[in-house]
Amino acid sequence: MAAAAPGQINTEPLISLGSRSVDCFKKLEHIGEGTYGQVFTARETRTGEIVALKKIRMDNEKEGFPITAIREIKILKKLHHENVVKLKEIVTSAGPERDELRNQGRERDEQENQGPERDKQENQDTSKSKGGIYMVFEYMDHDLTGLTVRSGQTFTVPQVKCYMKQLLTGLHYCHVNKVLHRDIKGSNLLIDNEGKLKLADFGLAKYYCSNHEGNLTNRVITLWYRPPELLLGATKYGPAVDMWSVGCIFAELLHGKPILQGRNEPDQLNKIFELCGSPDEINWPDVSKLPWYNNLKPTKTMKRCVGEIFGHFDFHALDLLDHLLTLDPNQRWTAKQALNADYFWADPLPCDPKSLPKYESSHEFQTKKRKQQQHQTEDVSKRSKSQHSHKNDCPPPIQHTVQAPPQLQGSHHPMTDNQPPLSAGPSHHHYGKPHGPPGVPSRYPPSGNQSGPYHMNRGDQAGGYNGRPYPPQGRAPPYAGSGPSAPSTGGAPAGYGIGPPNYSQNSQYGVPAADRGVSTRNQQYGRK
Ligand SMILES: Nc1ncnc2c1ncn2[C@@H]1O[C@H](COP(=O)(O)OP(=O)(O)OP(=O)(O)O)[C@@H](O)[C@H]1O
Repeated sequence: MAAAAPGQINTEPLISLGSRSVDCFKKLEHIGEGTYGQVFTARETRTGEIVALKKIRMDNEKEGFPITAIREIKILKKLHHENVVKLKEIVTSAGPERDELRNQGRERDEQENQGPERDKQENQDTSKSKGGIYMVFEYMDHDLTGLTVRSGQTFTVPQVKCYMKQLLTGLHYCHVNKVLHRDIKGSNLLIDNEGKLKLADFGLAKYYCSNHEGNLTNRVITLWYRPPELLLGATKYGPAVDMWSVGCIFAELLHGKPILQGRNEPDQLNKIFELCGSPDEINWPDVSKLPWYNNLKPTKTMKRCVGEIFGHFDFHALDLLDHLLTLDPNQRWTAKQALNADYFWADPLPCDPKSLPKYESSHEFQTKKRKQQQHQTEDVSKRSKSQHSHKNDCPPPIQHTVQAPPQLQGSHHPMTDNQPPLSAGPSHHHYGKPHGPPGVPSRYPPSGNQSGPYHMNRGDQAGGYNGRPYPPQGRAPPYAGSGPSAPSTGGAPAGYGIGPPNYSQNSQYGVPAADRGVSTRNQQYGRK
């Protein structure tokens, strides 16, 4: 379908809303598990077309159809753009579906002689028979997190530019059409084997008014990608919130891992201030009027050090990053300004999406599952080896306590520890002189670098957050008991096509690739 021109959003519902049964599809594989749904690949039996089915989770819904699904459907019905995932239709199941019935039958056979277990199973069957509602999407081979976390995956600079350009184009379309995405992160950026990138998961998206009528919730956007204004309690905000997340994704693509891995909201804010400097009335007019500023402002002055931390990025990349990771949302670059950045017009130019390599399909959910299985296999073999060597050295005591495998102990996160280092990409990251291709669209004049010269002063940065309690409205730390991974020890986990970073391995930038923060989606209350 042709994309609607910016400003001319499609107002006609172009999709069929629930007139067909899910039995028109055969489920193939479980590829995603989100807060609000399970995602499967499926084949439409009549046409053979492969699609993604997102089953809307109804089990926790006391108040009917989940608001996130209503939002997602309402907004996606109207957005039609090559960089926004296409919602094809909604299908329903009146009761348990063919494959569920088959599975239930199989499970019942297995449970036959298991007494209480059998009763439990029957209860589960009753809940399954509720039926369901599915969103049918065009199928995309990967999500960005799944693709980047794969061991050995490297992106070249033209590839990063190509993905970034598409991300910005899709977001520009949303923003022009007054839609805020509010959950930009790697697992919500889908990529197909034609190199197309599309924004997905509009469950937190929202229409906004530029005159800021009414208040919006600030508990949106996955923590690591959440901008400082939301963390300081802003309830009147606009597209700039998504642009902060874009900055985080951009740095992550070049750097090889998430750059701001806060454990909770105050810690996230502190990490932001450590990197971007303390906010004040000069670099961010009216910041002191934000609701939680007094509670959460840093106790020490911190200097901006984006340029030092990411000094290994090339000049144009750093300039773009600097304008995206700008504290003041009013000075942060818009999607249009970012698209006009020198970065996209300097050699090497973004590659043609079609020229990108084709990869075996990879979604965050599957990548995590594979890693979990890998860890389990490693543990089993480690344990059997150690038992073997104990046997040879000296006999074990008779009552030997079996210990949990190291990665499951304490605060370690099974998914984030011991990630294989991401391999370094090719080294063609030195750009030639910038030159715009013929017929380039009009470009914004490069705005002044409001951050001024960079000052590296890591000594200043310890414990900037004043440790005062987070305002009562704040959520419980999403990371309770699962702090960030231990600092990386050497081995230079490389970025994608970029030289070794020039930061201390003990800083937050030295931590290994990790799970991508925590979605705020399990917060249904009062979301606006
Ligand atoms: N159209 C699609 N094609 C292929 N994979 C998809 C598609 N839509 C979603 N997925 C996969 O399923 C995952 C979860 O989808 P989605 O984010 O829409 O669900 P969610 O319940 O809203 O998740 P979350 O709670 O993480 O926000 C995605 O990260 C992606 O890997």
